[in-house]
Amino acid sequence: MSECISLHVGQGGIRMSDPMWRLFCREHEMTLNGSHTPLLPIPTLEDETFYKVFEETSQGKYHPRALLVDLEPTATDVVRSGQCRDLFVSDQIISETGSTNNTFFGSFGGANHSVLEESLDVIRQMAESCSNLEGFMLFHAIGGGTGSGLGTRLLEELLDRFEKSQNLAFCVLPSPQPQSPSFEAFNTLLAMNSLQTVSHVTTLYENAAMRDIFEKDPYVSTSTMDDLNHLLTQSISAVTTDIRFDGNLHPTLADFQTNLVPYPRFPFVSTSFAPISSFDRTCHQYSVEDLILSLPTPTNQLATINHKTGKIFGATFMIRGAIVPRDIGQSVVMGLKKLLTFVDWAPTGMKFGLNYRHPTRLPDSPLYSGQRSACMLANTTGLRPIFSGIVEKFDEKLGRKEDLGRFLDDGAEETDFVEARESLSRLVGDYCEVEQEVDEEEELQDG
Ligand SMILES: Nc1nc2c(ncn2[C@@H]2O[C@H](COP(=O)(O)OP(=O)(O)OP(=O)(O)O)[C@@H](O)[C@H]2O)c(=O)[nH]1
Repeated sequence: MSECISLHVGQGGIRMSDPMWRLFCREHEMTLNGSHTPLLPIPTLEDETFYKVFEETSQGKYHPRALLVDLEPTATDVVRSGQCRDLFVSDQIISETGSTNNTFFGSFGGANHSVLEESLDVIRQMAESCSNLEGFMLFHAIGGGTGSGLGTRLLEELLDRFEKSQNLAFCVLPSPQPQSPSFEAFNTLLAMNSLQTVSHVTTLYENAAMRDIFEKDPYVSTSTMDDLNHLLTQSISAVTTDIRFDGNLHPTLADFQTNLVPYPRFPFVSTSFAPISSFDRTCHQYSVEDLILSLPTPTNQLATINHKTGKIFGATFMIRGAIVPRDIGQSVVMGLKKLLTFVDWAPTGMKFGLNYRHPTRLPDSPLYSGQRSACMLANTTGLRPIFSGIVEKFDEKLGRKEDLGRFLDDGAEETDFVEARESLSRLVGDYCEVEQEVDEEEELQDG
């Protein structure tokens, strides 16, 4: 048996934990007070996938293998009094009485060292109760200081302490708006630079892209942060189905890296999910082919990706629910090849995983779940506009000396920004080079 520990860091990461663990509980037949659904047999140690994400307490209840940590108590207080209040034990929730709007450096290092130490201590205890710790999943938003700084610092520390462990980060990027505060631009640049080094795989989500999806849905009039979190939850459930239910594509965290990341300096992937539609359309059942071929379209992409110019290093498709292997035939593969361009040296290319677990939805979710769902993770140069946007936003805000001063006060040095900017610009350059090479090869082949 092997286990995964989930880390929800900062307000965004903790707010995501509520729908996520409520959905996981439904999928694993658990009640929200930590009991197994009464009519079902109590899980035995042979139910390995159950124990992968849940742990038995000394009182015979079950709770998620998870840590929720923030440097101020708003989000943790909501969990402590919310629907999941009996699911987590008190040690799993750590918060300070500090302020919001921390900087990456304030959270990454010095100022909040006690929270870091406390978190590492709780993780150590959780790891000791694992028989074979596989690794960590990080859930965070990186516009704020805690999700960006403490989130990436934890990954760095854990790589050091658990050398064989793997990690998978679910990272929410802020919506780039002209009036957005400069500290968001600084935190994002620093966190992405750090993730490039400390994460094995990072799946990127953009609040703006997810909001666009809702706005284009004729059945949905508005989208709240809770709606975005329901969408994130559906996709996180799809991405982790094979880990939690022993599938064939990503049964371990290490398989994500093997299948998707050709070189460690390209750990970033995009997520697409289908169906995404409001609950009003329950009667429509999408075919497997419809679902898969809709994945590269903007209305199913949870971050803005340009698949027209982007070249793919590796892509995995996770199809779940009412499916049979012959549903993924030649027409699906040919259809995808028309929509996506792969680099010819990609060691893994396109991979499919089937899982017969039906998708599930929460009663308060505005989203439809249906009998089947499809999810694509793609490591693609189509992510380039996201990275160039981060660098541009940083350049635009650099003149805000006051905000920069807050970072310097928290221990940053100007070289930290220079290095982070250089490293992301280099990544943009690498993506460009790959795109040019593939285009030139295609032109040669076309004669
Ligand atoms: N998807 C989603 N994004 C969120 C949520 N809450 C905050 N965000 C985004 O997260 C970014 C701000 O980060 P937070 O997580 O609120 O802040 P933090 O990491 O706790 O950091 P500080 O409060 O600055 O210490 C902004 O871009 C928000 O749009 C949420 O519930 N869901």
